[in-house]
Amino acid sequence: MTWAEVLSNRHIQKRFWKLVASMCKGHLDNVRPLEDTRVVQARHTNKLSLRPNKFSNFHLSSICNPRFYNFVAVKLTIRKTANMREFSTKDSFVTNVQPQLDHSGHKITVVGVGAAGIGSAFSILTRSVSNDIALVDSAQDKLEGEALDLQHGSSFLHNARIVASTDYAVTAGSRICVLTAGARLKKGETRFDLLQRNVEIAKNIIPQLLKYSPDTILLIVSNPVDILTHIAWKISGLPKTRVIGSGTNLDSSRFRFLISQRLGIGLSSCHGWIIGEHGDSSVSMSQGFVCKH
Ligand SMILES: NC(=O)C1=CN([C@@H]2O[C@H](COP(=O)(O)OP(=O)(O)OC[C@H]3O[C@@H](n4cnc5c(N)ncnc54)[C@H](O)[C@@H]3O)[C@@H](O)[C@H]2O)C=CC1
Ligand SMILES: CC(=O)C(=O)O
Repeated sequence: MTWAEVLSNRHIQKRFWKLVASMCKGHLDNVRPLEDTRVVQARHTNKLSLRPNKFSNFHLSSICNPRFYNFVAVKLTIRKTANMREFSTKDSFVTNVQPQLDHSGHKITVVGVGAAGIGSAFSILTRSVSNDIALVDSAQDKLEGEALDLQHGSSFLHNARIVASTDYAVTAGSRICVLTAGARLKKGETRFDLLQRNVEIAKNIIPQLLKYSPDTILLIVSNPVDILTHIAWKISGLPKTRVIGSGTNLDSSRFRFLISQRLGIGLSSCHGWIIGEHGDSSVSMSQGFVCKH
C-alpha cells in the first residue's frame, strides 16, 4: 500500500483523526486560525494532504497549538517510510519532538574564531553556560570551517543553536559578547605590542555588537586585556558593570596547574590566585594557596 493510498483510506483517516482528537485534549488553549502560516506552509510542503475531512469533527485549524502541530507534522513525515500498521497506534505518536531552538534568552556571541575564540565557544557549549551561540570573524572561510566543526559535533550537546556570519546581525539579542578577535602574540612580542592593532579592531567591532545587542555585557579577552577592557568601556559608553576583562583568570588556572604538578595532587584540590595585570607584571599570592579536598 502506498503512502497516498494510506492517506486516502477512509478507515485510516477516521482512526487518525479520532486519535488526534483524543490526544489534543488539554492542548487546545492556543487555538489559531487555519490561515496560520505554519499550517498553510506545512500543508503545501508536506505533500501529505492530511486535510480535515468529514470523518473528523476535528480540524487542523483547531489543533495548531505550535507545539502540537510540530509534533503531528514531524511524526507524519517520519512515518512515511515506517511500517504503516504503526500509523494507527497511539504509541507511535507519543514522542516528544524537540523544536529547534529559536530564541533562548541566553545567547552568547564570540567574536574571533581563533584559538581563544573557539576555546571559549567550546567551553560555553560543553559546560552548559549556554546552548545558543553566535560566532563572528572577518575571515569568512575560517569562520565557516570552525562553525561547521562545532555544528557537526552538536549532537553531543543539548539542542544547541550555533550560528556564524561575518555580518553582525547574527549576534542580535546577545546577553554576553566575548571579544577574542585581534592580533596574537608573535615571538619576541609583549602583549603591549598588540595594543594599537587591537584597539583599532575593537573600535570597529564594539559599535556593531552594541547596535544589535544594546543590553549586552562585553567580555574582553584580546590583549593587552586589561588596557583593552578599559578602552572597550570608553568606546562602548556602557556602565562599568557591563564591561569585564578576563584578567588573570588564565594565569590563576596556570598557577593551580603548576602547584598540582609540583605537589603531585589533583588540580581540583589546589587553590590559588594570580593577581595584578594579565601579563609580565602579574604576581602570585604565593602565601595564599591552599590544597584541600
Ligand atoms: N586574556 C587572555 O587570557 C588571553 C588572550 N588572548 C588574546 O586573544 C586574542 C586572540 O588570540 P588567538 O585566538 O590566539 O588569535 P588567532 O590569531 O588564533 O585568532 C584571532 C582571530 O581574530 C580574527 N580577527 C582579526 N581581526 C578581526 C576583525 N576586525 N573582526 C573580526 N575578527 C577578526 C582573525 O581572523 C582570527 O580568526 C589575542 O589578542 C591574544 O593575545 C589569547 C589567549 C588568552
Ligand atoms: C595569550 C596570552 O595572553 C596568554 O596565553 O597568556
